[in-house]
Amino acid sequence: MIPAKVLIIDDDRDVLETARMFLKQEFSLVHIEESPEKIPAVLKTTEYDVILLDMNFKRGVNDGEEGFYWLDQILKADTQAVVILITAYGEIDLAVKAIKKGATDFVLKPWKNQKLMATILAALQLRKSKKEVEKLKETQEKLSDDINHAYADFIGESPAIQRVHELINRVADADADVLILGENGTGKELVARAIHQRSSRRNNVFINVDLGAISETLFESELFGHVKGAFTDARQDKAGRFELASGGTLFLDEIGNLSLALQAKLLTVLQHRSVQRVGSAKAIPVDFRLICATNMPLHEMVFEKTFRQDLLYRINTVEIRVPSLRERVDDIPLLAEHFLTRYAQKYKRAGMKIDKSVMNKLKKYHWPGNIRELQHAIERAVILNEGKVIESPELFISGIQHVVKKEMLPQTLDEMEKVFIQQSLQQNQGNVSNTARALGLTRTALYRRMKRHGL
Ligand SMILES: Nc1ncnc2c1ncn2[C@@H]1O[C@H](COP(=O)(O)OP(=O)(O)OP(=O)(O)O)[C@@H](O)[C@H]1O
Repeated sequence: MIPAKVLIIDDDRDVLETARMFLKQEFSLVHIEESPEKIPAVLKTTEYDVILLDMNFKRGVNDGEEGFYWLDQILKADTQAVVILITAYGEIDLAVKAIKKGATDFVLKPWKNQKLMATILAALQLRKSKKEVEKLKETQEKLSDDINHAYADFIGESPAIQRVHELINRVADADADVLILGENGTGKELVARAIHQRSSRRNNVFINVDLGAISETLFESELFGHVKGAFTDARQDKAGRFELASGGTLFLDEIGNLSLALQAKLLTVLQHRSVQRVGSAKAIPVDFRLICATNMPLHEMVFEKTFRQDLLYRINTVEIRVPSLRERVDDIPLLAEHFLTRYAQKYKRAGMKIDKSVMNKLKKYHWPGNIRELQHAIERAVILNEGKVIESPELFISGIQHVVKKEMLPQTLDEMEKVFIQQSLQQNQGNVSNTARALGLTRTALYRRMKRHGL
């Protein structure tokens, strides 16, 4: 027995009864109705998977107008409805017109049971696909709602962040490519999402690609997609992220980490606005708004020949520099309170407060990890603090110095180098040029080491 609900509407009682007798053996529910006027009430109580609808109900009338009317009503009641029209010989034109208006198929009266069965089974497949697509769309909407919610709070009133706000508003609708620069954890992804949310592409996808996390070997198949058989693991066709982003926004994070070879490949896509899936020669046009971000100094890298100048000019139509937390100290209390509320709620520790003297210390700390570090610090303090008022700054800023002193004394030369670089960066308030100078390295050499140590 196939778990499907079938509704048949026809004014010929004999046709109805015969169809029901036969279909009842195959489908879990078969409902018959002589009068089309009952359709609205019937559809209100049950959701049918397949509906068979006669075209003409009044004797002597065969213009199909009634059928069209009821087809329209059914599709209004359930936009995913799958309707098979019942037509007589000589009414093929009507059937074709009905399909244009949204019917799925038609059967000719008198039908052969096998033919009827095959038509209904095909219609059921379509219904299943329609339902799956609907569900996927809902899941996608729910997921993007969740993500947008998580990125909805853009806290900050300092002049530095207000300038960023103004720029976001100015560029959002322009569809121009944007390059976002700023240290780690300053909120670059938040800015990218805000631009997308305020652009005309807001109802389309926002595809995020962390270029720092994609290996050279996977780059092409991840970004360009592949066709079945292109390589051993390519068991089916797969669209790449460029294709998926079409219609929406493509956010390329950590673009400064891209090797020169991959920079050339990226540039080709941006110039042609089309991609070829690995293993295929077909060019697929892609239309996305490009937003890139990095914590690396791309302009200096161009000078040092580690980043292509033509690529930089291609991606930086508008540049937005997101200030570090040190440059917006006035926002620290606002952000701290914001995260405190969030985590107090999450860990069910209502009424928590940060002592004034602690807040002053938070404002003086230099936050090398910026807002992300502040966020994690508050989360840790909410979990570890015993009373309602957080009075110990160590709970927040146990930071690197503390960890290095006590628990994680470096064991190897490599670890020692990492700690040394971390400390120098801290002493130089995250300024790479000064740190490089202090360590007697070139900036490139320091960047290479920072990358190796994941700093
Ligand atoms: N203005 C802000 N208001 C509230 N939360 C913020 C703000 N800016 C950043 N955050 C939060 O800080 C965290 C880090 O932000 P985000 O991931 O956007 O930084 P990023 O600069 O892209 O970091 P990375 O360079 O490491 O990729 C996120 O959880 C984000 O929600």
